[in-house]
Amino acid sequence: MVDEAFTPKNLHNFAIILIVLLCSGFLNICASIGGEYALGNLGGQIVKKLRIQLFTHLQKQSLPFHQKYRVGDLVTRFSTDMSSVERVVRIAFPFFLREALSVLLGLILLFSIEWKLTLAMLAGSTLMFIGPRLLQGRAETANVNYKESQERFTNTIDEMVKGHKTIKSLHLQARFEERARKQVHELFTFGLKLQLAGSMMERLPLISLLVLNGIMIGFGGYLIFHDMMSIGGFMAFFTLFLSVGQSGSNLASLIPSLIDSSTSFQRIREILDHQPSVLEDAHPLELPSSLPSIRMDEVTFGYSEEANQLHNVSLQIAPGSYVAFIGPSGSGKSTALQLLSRFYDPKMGAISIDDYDMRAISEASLRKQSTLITQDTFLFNTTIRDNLLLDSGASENEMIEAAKQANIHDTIVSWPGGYDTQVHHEGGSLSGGERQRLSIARALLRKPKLLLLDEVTSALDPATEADINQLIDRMRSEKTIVAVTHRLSSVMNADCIHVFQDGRIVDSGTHQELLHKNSLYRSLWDKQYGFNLSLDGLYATVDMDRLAKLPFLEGIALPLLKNIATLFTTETCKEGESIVSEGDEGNKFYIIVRGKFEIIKRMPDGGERRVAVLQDGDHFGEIALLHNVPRNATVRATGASVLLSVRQDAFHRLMADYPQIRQSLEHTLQKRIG
Ligand SMILES: Nc1ncnc2c1ncn2[C@@H]1O[C@H](COP(=O)(O)OP(=O)(O)OP(=O)(O)O)[C@@H](O)[C@H]1O
Repeated sequence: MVDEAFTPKNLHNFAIILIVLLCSGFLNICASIGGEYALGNLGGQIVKKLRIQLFTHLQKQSLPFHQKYRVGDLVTRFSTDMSSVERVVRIAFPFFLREALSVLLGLILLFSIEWKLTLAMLAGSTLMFIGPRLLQGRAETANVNYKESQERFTNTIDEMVKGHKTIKSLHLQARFEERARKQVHELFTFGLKLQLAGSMMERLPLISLLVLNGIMIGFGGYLIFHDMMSIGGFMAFFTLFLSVGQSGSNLASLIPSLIDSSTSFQRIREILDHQPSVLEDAHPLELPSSLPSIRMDEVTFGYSEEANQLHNVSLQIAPGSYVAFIGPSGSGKSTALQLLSRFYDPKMGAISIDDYDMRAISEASLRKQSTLITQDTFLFNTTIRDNLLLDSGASENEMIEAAKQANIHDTIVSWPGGYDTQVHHEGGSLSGGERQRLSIARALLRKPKLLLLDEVTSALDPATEADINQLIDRMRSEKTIVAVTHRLSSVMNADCIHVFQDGRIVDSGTHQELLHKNSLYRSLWDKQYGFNLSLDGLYATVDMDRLAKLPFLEGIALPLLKNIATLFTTETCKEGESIVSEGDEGNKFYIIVRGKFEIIKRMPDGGERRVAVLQDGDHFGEIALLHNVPRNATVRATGASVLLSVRQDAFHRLMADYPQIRQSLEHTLQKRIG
């Protein structure tokens, strides 16, 4: 324009150039709008596909995956990581294309104007990319650290929301606040480092551009002074150079968001690359709809490569029979049941249903035939009706019938919303018994032929437990039932009881057969019998002959035992509550009537370690009957529990009258300590 229109004052040329410029401008606007739409659509489609792919992949995962990744880890990948990939695909990628195209076209034009100057410019422009390259490692580390600390904070929020009742009842707010403060501070520190690395990477190309400008003007001036370039040519070159330089600098400034999204993309890939440990056969079989029989042949299984939790377990379950797995805590009962649900595959040996190897059966067919009910009931945040029906295809009448069978119908209709009552907090607003009955009704509606029950009654009050036991009894012979329990009284009438110990089946038979053997079953039974509990679960007593089995009361005369029995009072305990705390002064002795407790020791590093589990019939704290010594461990309930306790002062009065009790107690304690 300068050389051909302004300097010679040529209006014709000026008009032509102006028209070309205006048309180009108009085309530019149209192309931008069309391009934005096309690239936005393309980016959106890519992210949509990735989101669905991640979601579907998560649904396919087996249990070990969910033990490895916590809620926060997955939520962060769906939210923050996906957003950062989305930002790049939707915004940075189109931006990159546009800027790269500008640079390319600009360079062609620049070469056509003055190739030497363009070569000089290209040599100088490497400066723009050297700085960001040097900082890349630091920026990547900052990015990973920031995202991991985001995951940790999300996990804390998740735990706080889910455990809000326990946190309140145990007054743990300060502990959570402390943890949250630390994590928020960590977020702040990593966030700052990330921002500094990012802004340095964005700034460096601009600084390089300034240096490049200087080089350009110097070299351009030299060419003009030596008549190697016209002023108009230089102006055209310089204007174009500024535009190319800006595009180049824009490209360099994309590096931080590319690093961010590549970290995010790797984290998403990590999940997508995770193969489920339980895989569907390439040509899966369908189970027949008859009552199933089950066989476990020499099954060995471990949650990790290093250790096994089940060793050579073999058993047979006849169609329509009611079978129980019992044994001490940690003996492998639930593990065996989870293998029967095919949540895991055995390391060695095989499990078959109706003589089909479980690994060959299609998941859909297996889930249709069998249902596992555990004590961890999960209800969806929707109505009771939706929670019961889900996608079972059952009718309203069938739903009501199932609710009646599970003894929850009357309770549901007594709620103002009836079956349309909304469930909140995954069922947290309902009682444990209500949740358990709803999950039983939900399972019954699906009409499974194989019912797997894992401690379904252990957290229920005695009345509800009796109802559910009656229901199980009524379903006998209509279904094959396998029940895991630590409460022997609830499976007394099972067709066969398998006794687990240290991951092996050590005995099998009916209740009567096992009682007559002087075996583990007998000792478990002796520990659990002799307690009486009111139907509401609030008042317990203990029989004389059960008291006589306590080591320090062995040989004590019956009238005296009667006296001792009156000293006991009933105590109830909520899930997560500590009945005894390490370091506190001990002044009570306890017997567990129902429930499960963890024995927890504090570690020198401030953490905690579970050293044992106590259940129905176990006792603890007898030393407190003699001396006021501090408790050497914390005893915490893992579910609603009932205990009988006796205070030291009451026991002391008794020991003053009957010194033989003191002798016996001292003797027992000496034996235990020795
Ligand atoms: N997901 C897991 N990962 C690693 N180890 C596990 C896992 N689940 C259970 N275990 C371990 O496997 C062993 C057997 O546990 P399992 O739950 O089968 O015993 P259980 O007899 O059902 O005990 P309880 O009556 O206390 O539930 C225990 O030592 C337990 O700590």
